[in-house]
Amino acid sequence: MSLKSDTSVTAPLLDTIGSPRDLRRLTEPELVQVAEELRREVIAVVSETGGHLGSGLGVVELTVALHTVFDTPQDTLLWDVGHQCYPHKVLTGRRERMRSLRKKDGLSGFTRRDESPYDPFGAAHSSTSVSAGLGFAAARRLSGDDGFTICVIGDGALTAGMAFEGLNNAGLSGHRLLIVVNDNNMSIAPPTGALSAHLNALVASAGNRRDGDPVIRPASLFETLGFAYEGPVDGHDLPALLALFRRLRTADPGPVVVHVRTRKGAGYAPAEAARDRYHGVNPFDVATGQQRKPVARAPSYTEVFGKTLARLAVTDPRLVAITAAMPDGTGIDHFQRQFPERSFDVGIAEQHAVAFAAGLAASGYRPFCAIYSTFLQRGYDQVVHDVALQNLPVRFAIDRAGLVGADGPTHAGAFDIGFLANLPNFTVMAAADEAELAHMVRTAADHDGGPIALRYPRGEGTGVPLPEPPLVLPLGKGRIVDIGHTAALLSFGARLGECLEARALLAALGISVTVADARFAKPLDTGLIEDLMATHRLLVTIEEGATGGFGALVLHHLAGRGLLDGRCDIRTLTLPDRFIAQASPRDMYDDAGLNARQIASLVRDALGQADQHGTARIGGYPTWTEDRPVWTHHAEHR
Ligand SMILES: Cc1ncc(C[n+]2csc(CCOP(=O)(O)OP(=O)(O)O)c2C)c(N)n1
Ligand SMILES: CC(=O)[C@@H](O)[C@H](O)COP(=O)(O)O
Ligand SMILES: [Mg+2]
Repeated sequence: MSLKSDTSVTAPLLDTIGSPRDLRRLTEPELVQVAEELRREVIAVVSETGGHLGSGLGVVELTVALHTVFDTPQDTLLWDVGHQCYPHKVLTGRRERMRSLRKKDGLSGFTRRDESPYDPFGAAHSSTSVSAGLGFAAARRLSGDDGFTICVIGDGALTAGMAFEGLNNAGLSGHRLLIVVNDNNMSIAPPTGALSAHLNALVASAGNRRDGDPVIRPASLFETLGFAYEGPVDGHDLPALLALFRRLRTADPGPVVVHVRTRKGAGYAPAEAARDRYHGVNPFDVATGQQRKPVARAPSYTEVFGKTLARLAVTDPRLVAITAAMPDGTGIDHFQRQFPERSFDVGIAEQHAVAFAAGLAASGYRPFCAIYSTFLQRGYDQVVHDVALQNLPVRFAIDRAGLVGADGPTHAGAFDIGFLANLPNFTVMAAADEAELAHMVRTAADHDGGPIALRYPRGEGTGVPLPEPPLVLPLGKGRIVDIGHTAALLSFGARLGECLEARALLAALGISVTVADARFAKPLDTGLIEDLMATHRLLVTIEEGATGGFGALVLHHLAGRGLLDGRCDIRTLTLPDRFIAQASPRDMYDDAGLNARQIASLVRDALGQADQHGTARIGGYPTWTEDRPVWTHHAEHR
């Protein structure tokens, strides 16, 4: 395919497609042309917006075939993860809005129920489609509807326990359920595990049959589970796909798995040649495939984590690393290259990753389980039952803590502070910058006393010098970063920079602010908190997490000690109690009210309110600018 370097696309047939209904009146050669125009359109769009590309390119023909043969949206079509749904969006009435993809107020990068009737189920976390699809199919039976339910699930997504649970439940259900296994022999990284080998064996035996060898096909896992099995079929052969789906639609064979073989990045040479087959990309030049990467001023948190861990592992043979199919995203790739025998990519299987780490810890190893905050949610019972309850020293490296930007609310790391710090035995840390992160990796590596978590955000660090060597931090101790008089900002995590900016803004108003870094949500530095309360008129906690996290723990401690006596006012700044829509991280934090200006306004307003309420309530410190000793111990005030 030749592609122009400008991103205008001539698409005479695609221009006539307002909805899938328009596909159904086209001839097969015309549909082939639509597929080609669709592929070029998706490349053109993503070259401008960035986003998930390789997976969508691999399902262009599949998307055209499914929408042509099945009566969507009356028939239910579910895309697992949803990162491959850009061609689907173009064909289902959203073409005009494609350049708003993943932007503020724009189209989501995944399927969303509120975006289109053609998105019957929201996704972004993997491996939900079979269970949800079975739910749709069961509902159809209950209401006497004879439509089809179609789930498209990748070979990577199929490695999750949840997908197996769904297949186990669906195989004997008798429902009109079509599971399309989109097997491109890729996850984000190359796939691992026996399922991948099994799919490859099915493909290999089919190839041999075609060559005339008398090969007996191995029974597929899917047939063993009660499904009819069709395939493997070439997922880029549109006429073959159309014929197969038309036959299945008429034959109505009950639950059926269609094994479709595709190429990630298909039809765009730079994507097909990429190591990750262009899974997620920045805007790029269409002619060359060259991505426009912003110049990094500092290493990313992920890189600092991965490199620090790999360095520590040189002298500590008990350190092992686990990723759930995201070696590059989590920085485990650094460790993997140096210590392949001590690193484990377990597939998209967070529950398994956590219990697996627990087994390693129980055997005397020092496992680092590196999982994005949002995906750790899937392994929560394992965190509680297999790790915390048995007090096993699993180290949780929690990347993508806080708001992540273009992936939106499905990928926000919002809840882990609350859901980890409420567990007995756990230690929970958050890094204020990448130097702190290095210290925390070292602290966690050394910590054999029980489970320990360190959380840090997506993206570039602050550019601070990295410690050489990183130190073991005293457990449950925070640090004072800047001393002031009137209000204290107690930050847990990477909003520290915003707190320092807020401090500068408030200084210009004559308001003197202390900034402290809590480092630990558990154990809490209660001495620091009580000192801040005793020596300031206002204490504000700030965290990149939902309500019920660090601030709640601070309040719980103070209430338990009877220290909420009005002498020092307190505010807790958290993410609001709603999901925050996709935008740039900065805009998302603006929406959440957690940027410097908003922190400064809150401090100014809270102090103003306290003044209106009367000075007695605030311990007789009536003016914002009053100069008084800073570190008076609280006991002297009480
Ligand atoms: C629970 C969960 N863990 C991890 C991810 C990150 N993730 C998104 S897509 C993907 C790979 C999916 O591979 P596959 O299903 O084969 O689709 P392909 O990209 O190959 O088309 C991963 C690991 C996720 N979305 N959800
Ligand atoms: C679809 C999905 O879940 C991943 O591809 C995710 O978008 C990666 O996010 P990062 O870019 O933060 O690694
Ligand atoms: Mg795949």
